[in-house]
Amino acid sequence: MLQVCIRVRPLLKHEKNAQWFVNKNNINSSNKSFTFDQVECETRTQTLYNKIAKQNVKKALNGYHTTIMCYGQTTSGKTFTTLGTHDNPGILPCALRDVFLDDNVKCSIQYVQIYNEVIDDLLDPKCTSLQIINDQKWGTSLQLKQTPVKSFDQAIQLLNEGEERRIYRETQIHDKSSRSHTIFRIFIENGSRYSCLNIVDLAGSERVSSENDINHETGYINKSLLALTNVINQLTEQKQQHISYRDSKLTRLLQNSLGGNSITVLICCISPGNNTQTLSTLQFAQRAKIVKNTPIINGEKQTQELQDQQFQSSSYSNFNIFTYAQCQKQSNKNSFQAFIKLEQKYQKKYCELLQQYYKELNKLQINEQDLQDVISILERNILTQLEEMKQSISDTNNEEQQYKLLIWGSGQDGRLGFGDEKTCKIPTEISNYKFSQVSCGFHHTLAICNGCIYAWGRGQKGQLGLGNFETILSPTKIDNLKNATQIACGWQHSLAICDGNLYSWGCGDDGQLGNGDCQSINQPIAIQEDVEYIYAGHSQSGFMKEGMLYTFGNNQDGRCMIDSLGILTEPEQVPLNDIKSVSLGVSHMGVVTNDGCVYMAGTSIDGQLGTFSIDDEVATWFTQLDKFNSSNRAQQIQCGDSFTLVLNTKGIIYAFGKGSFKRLGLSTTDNIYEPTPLPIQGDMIYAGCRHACSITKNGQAYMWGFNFHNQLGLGQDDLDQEPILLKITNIKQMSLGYFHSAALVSN
Ligand SMILES: Nc1ncnc2c1ncn2[C@@H]1O[C@H](COP(=O)(O)OP(=O)(O)OP(=O)(O)O)[C@@H](O)[C@H]1O
Repeated sequence: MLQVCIRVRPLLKHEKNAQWFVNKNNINSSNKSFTFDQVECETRTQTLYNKIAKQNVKKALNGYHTTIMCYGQTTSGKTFTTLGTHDNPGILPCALRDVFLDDNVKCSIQYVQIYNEVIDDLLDPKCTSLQIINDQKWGTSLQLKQTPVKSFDQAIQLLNEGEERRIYRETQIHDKSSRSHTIFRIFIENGSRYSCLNIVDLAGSERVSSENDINHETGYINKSLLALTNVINQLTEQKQQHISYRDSKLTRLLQNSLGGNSITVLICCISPGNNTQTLSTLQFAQRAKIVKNTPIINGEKQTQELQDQQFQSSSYSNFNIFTYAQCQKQSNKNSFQAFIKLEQKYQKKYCELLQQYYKELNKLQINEQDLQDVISILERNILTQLEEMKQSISDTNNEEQQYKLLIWGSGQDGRLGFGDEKTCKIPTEISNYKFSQVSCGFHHTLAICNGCIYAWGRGQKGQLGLGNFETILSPTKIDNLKNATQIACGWQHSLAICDGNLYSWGCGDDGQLGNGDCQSINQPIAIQEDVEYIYAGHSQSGFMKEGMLYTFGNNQDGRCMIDSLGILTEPEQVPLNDIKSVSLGVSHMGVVTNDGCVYMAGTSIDGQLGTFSIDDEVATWFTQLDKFNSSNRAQQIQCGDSFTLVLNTKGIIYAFGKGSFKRLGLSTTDNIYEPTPLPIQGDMIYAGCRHACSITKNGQAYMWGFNFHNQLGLGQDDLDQEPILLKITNIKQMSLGYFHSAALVSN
């Protein structure tokens, strides 16, 4: 809710009798009565500030956009409340005093006035007719530089300079009436949090008596105050879809403060001596206190408390309604966080599109009103389009697609799940199940069906997670794991994300379970919360959390991209950010960052890092490949046994590393020490132990490499193979193990 406070000033000399009387929280006239949470007759503004504004300034210092706005008829005391005097300082100097109490806070300001629907900078007379823009960080903003301010004294000096330029005029009833709305904006950066504190002194409404320039000015004041009243009314009407923020510069610039994500305090100033105008202010205040804002912290990861608060809020903006609805459906923490990210992405996209439109429209030099109308229509269209896009994404997120699972290669230890140990030379369906994901290890396989994880194959190291060390020949559900969203098989260990938490189980000899020791475990154990992606290598593991990559397990040669070599029994953070693709191989790993660069780590002796020359060390914990940069951007990386594949944004696949069994997809079996393009292109790539594949845009797969166990699924026994098209279509996902392979296929 907007916080609304009524400030009643004493009668002025020319006002004869009081017509409004205060009784605690009630204000009464002869025939009207109003009740508010806060009604103040206090003449010291500092006391008023301490009661109603101080705690909100503190919130601004903690990352909440905050607005304190004085509203009321002319001479009701708005400027007295906002600026005050030397002896009785107003809200603005009191707030500045509190902002500068904290030495860590970085601060800059803007001071502007809106006069006759034109916004001018009060700090620089050359900056006039300022444009309103949508700023990604600050929301609805001005095309105007912020002036850095280091101290309270400096801020007051700038305030006084601005006051010199502000337009005051003598009117019938006020010798110094402000004729413009002023907004003093304090931009606060406090560590990782940031916020904008707006202190607004509105011009007062006044009756029009004759037609001259001043009335033209009064007309503008009244028009923008009417727009403000309309916006407040629309925000309180339940069925109202469109809020006419664009009807005035004032409402447009205060958009975030009215029904948006700010904390807003409205101080309605009234005179006890004026009946009709005080009545209209009280009616406005009555309406305004129903308006709901949804304040959020800016700049820092949202706390659980805040997320819960948002989760329960029913007064969400369009974007938030979407998030809220999804969370109700999915009701788990992981999906809630995913949707928050999605929402931020949309808001960013929305601002970018609008800025683009503004630029184009400004070039056309059409008149101001037409420009506003066009922008208003465009904005609505964009919002509709975004709603549709969001719907389509939410649909795909909601309905986890289930596919046929085809599997082939060595059947030893039941790894194919057909109830026996026979080899399958061609892709063969596991009937009775549909799966949404599959992952192949050395001797075992995992797959997800309706959020449950099924396991089969060798269980000697506990890698099936079924509470024993037995071999299981058919898909068997792992009890107690629900809402699985990702699985990853290593050589003899397994990882999964369930309800957003990372579970690990199986062989722990090298610390790859990440639970602090080197024991093997035959049941899933939760080791991390709120994990976004997981990766399993031969004897090392990794996950993404809050956008950062963590690895653990065997790091004897730096293969975890961590500089302390040896066994890592607990997750360590990899020194890269902005990560796009990660793959853990047997003795090395690779990372692609969003700028298209590729970073490698681990053993380099066979060329698998793409940088090896005879004078180099045989291993390194961190190196970057020259081949990939802003003009040749990588998008995906896959690491197998001593070889690497990199896919660039143009679909070109590069291979390097060990060449035996033609695992590189080239005609040679020699080792290749630098990224070398393959004759085929792809949309996705997968590396197994010594075989690999690429998927084309239309869902077909080229397979190549070691085929001793028929893991290429070609129905032929050639030992090794250059890229060849597999005879299945509609492939949605693949996983290549050591001696077997699997594909999820739509009908
Ligand atoms: N709470 C108060 N206590 C004592 N005097 C007050 C109080 N509020 C206002 N006044 C006096 O009332 C007069 C008008 O106040 P002020 O200039 O703040 O009005 P305003 O609402 O800003 O008017 P306008 O909209 O015309 O600019 C001033 O002389 C001011 O000193």
